[in-house]
Amino acid sequence: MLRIAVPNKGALSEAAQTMLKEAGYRQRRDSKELVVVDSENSCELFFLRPRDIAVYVGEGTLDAGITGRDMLFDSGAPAEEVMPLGFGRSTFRFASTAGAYSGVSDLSGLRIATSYAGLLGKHLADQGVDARVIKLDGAVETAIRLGVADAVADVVETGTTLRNVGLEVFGEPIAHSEAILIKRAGAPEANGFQQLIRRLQGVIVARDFVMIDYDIRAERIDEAIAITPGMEGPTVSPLHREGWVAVRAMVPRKGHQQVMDQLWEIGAKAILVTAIFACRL
Ligand SMILES: Nc1ncnc2c1ncn2[C@@H]1O[C@H](COP(=O)(O)OP(=O)(O)OP(=O)(O)O)[C@@H](O)[C@H]1O
Ligand SMILES: O=P(O)(O)OC[C@H]1O[C@H](OP(=O)(O)OP(=O)(O)O)[C@H](O)[C@@H]1O
Ligand SMILES: [Mg+2]
Repeated sequence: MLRIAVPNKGALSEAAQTMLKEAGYRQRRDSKELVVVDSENSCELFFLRPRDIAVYVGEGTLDAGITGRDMLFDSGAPAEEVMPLGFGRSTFRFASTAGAYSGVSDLSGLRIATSYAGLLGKHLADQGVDARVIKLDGAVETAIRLGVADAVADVVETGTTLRNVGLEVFGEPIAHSEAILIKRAGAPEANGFQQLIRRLQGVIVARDFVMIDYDIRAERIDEAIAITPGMEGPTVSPLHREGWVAVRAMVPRKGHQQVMDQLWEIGAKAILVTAIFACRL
């Protein structure tokens, strides 16, 4: 049985469970269920705190896990990124009162509050800055107002939380993060791990691509193929109409309307776009 760790709470939890559902794995019935045995797919799903997932996977207790890239770095656990999953995107940044500091080099000797002490500590060491790291569990943005820290280092997505407490980011982003699939560093892949990767890749492709079908005059097929090259070349079939062919190709979901416009311009007819429900490429 493949043992997979899934975030049980927080920003990644719902999207991770949706992705696994679309990949055909069993769902848990309610949020109090911490282990789900999915015998049809020969796997067990363990619902754990995202922060702990890299630790379990790094120890080799679990074969695979979904967590944030920032959390993997922060843990220092011997686990490695296998693939990005395209959700839970965030940046990890310094923030303080407007205009107080302009970069990490201004922070020498100061106090920085964070719930990512490992990640921040490594960054400060890389930058040769000696500052005091104040480790908090969450809501770190309030630490400045309460006089516990001079700056914070935290996850920023929309920036709403910072704005609400009157703080501004400064300096370069410390890290860019998104949800990732991890396994134990250097360990051989467990049975079923490749199948999990293929299924997750299938979900990502099904989300990012649509299928386009259209009819075009045979003499314009080269122009049409340049617009819709497909993954490995489009399918071109004869049409029951002299001088015409039917074309089928995958195109990126983003921009598919422009592709339809371009096809229309070169005389394509009956242009249909349909969603891809599932795929293996
Ligand atoms: N607002 C957000 N938008 C997108 N991703 C986020 C957001 N907040 C956190 N993340 C990402 O989600 C992952 C887990 O963060 P999350 O907030 O769920 O954990 P946590 O802060 O340890 O837990 P909790 O908030 O329950 O104490 C991290 O990789 C982080 O980058
Ligand atoms: O830029 P924004 O879109 O506002 O998102 C960023 C906020 O989201 C996370 O908080 P979370 O809800 O996880 O609470 P926490 O601070 O207790 O972890 C993160 O720690 C920031 O506070
Ligand atoms: Mg959080």
